[in-house]
Amino acid sequence: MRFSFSWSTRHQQVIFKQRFNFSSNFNNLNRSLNAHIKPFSLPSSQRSFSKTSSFNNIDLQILKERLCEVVGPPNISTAESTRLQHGKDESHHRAQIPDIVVFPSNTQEVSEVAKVCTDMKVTMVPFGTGTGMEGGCVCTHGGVSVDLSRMAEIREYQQADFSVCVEPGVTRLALNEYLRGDGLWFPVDPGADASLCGMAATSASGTNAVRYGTMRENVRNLEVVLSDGTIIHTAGQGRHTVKSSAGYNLTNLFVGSEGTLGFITSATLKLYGIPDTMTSAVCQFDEVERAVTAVLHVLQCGVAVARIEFHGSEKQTEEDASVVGDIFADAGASGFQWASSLSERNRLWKARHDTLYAILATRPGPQITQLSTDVCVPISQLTKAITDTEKDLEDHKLPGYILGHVGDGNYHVTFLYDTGSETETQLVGKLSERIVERALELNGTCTGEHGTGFGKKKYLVREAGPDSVSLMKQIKHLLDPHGLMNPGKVLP
Ligand SMILES: Cc1cc2c(cc1C)N(C[C@H](O)[C@H](O)[C@H](O)COP(=O)(O)OP(=O)(O)OC[C@H]1O[C@@H](n3cnc4c(N)ncnc43)[C@H](O)[C@@H]1O)c1[nH]c(=O)[nH]c(=O)c1N2
Ligand SMILES: CC(C)CC(=O)C(=O)O
Ligand SMILES: [Mn+2]
Repeated sequence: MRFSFSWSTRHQQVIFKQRFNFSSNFNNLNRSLNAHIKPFSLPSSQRSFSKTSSFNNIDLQILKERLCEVVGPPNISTAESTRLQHGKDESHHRAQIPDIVVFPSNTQEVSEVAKVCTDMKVTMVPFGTGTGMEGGCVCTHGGVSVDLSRMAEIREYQQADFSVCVEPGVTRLALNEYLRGDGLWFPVDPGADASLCGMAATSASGTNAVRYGTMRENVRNLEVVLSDGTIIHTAGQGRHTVKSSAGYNLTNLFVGSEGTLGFITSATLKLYGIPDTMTSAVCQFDEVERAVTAVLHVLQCGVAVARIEFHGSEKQTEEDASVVGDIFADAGASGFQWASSLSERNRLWKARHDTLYAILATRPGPQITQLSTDVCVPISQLTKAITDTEKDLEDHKLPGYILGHVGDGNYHVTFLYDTGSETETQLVGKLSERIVERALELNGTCTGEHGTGFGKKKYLVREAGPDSVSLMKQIKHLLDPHGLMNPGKVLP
């Protein structure tokens, strides 16, 4: 079996594409992209949805009136189309829609919305841009979806401190557009143009994690509205220091909390200078094992990780490119395509970020949906994890596309399956379970970046241990005693 991979020294990432009915060559990948399925195009498997509300009409009317007093009539909706859009994300999880969607304009309004919901014991689900991969926005109990996208201010930009504070409506691309003229950027880049506060909520990462880390390492402070309406600043109001040892790290308690502990109404982020020179490359390997091994050699060969990413001066970039190119060639790579110009690099990385849509385009159909696993293992175990996974896919003759952030030990298997077929649905469930089991056996995690949501909570005790999970439950109870914040997610 032949595999191809694309790799960028800038991003230290490898994409593996399995050659079932999927093109193994990069041009074909780009062609598939023309059949791009846009976010928010709901697979028909999700067009049906569960009605979860426990309201009677009178209570619902009272709730609507009280929320309307807080946000004003243009910022509240009970239209089915709006509710449907807010009861799902980009994952395979079935839509469950809210009774009401509200669009607060500022932190005070979020706080008042939380007070009304707590008073009426109604569930609240934060909504960012709905690009999540674990069903985080699904409204298991109906209730209120709180869409934060209309809070879209860049509040404090401290250029000299490499720091910026953004509201939930600011997406990663919008922020980078804003910063570009000053030679700064925020590098954490999930494929989707997600909201930065949503990225904090899921502890997202992306292609740049080897060099810059994940959201955990890049959030300095958060403004959070708790379920009872209390507004806190996790590191203290206005603070944006590079480091702090003061008190418990509340910032990292909320990073990755997936809307179960409170609403993130602003995030203060660390910024970086845009490097002078960047080089990207694409090449192919005949065997996935060789590709993984080559990446491991690059990481282990003594070249500092920052330089492996090919950031730096033109000369340094050339030297690093040559070292890495040699290692890859020795491992059997062929067909190198180098890209140094901005437009060519953008083309390559756009294709990488849109891989999910290219995969979806290979099997169109009214009931076809995708399920993407997201395990992460210690780098030393990556070859074993991937080769065993490959064998599983071959044994079961199931189209599964392996792609990954190989420098982090994090890889995805994207399955396309027919939700109308019991056999396919069960097989995908079984194989994705095996992938997680294997990762846990190798001391890995069930989710490197997509979050726990619905799908991974069953693995949490095994991964974190019963006492840790019990402590998590106590923290949840302390912050959300009535269990109103995004119920049914994260904790088993
Ligand atoms: C094509 C493609 C490619 C990728 C990805 C998606 C897609 C469609 N993702 C997944 C996704 O983009 C990522 O999880 C984002 O962080 C989700 O941000 P949203 O704003 O869309 O959150 P979304 O609205 O989907 O919500 C996600 C969760 O966070 C909560 N939440 C959102 N905003 C909140 C707020 N302000 N306060 C509190 N809770 C909030 C929600 O309640 C929910 O539980 C990803 N991810 C990744 O890490 N790496 C990757 O490589 C990719 N790649
Ligand atoms: C569905 C996933 C494959 C999206 C993702 O995390 C990625 O493209 O890296
Ligand atoms: Mn990913």
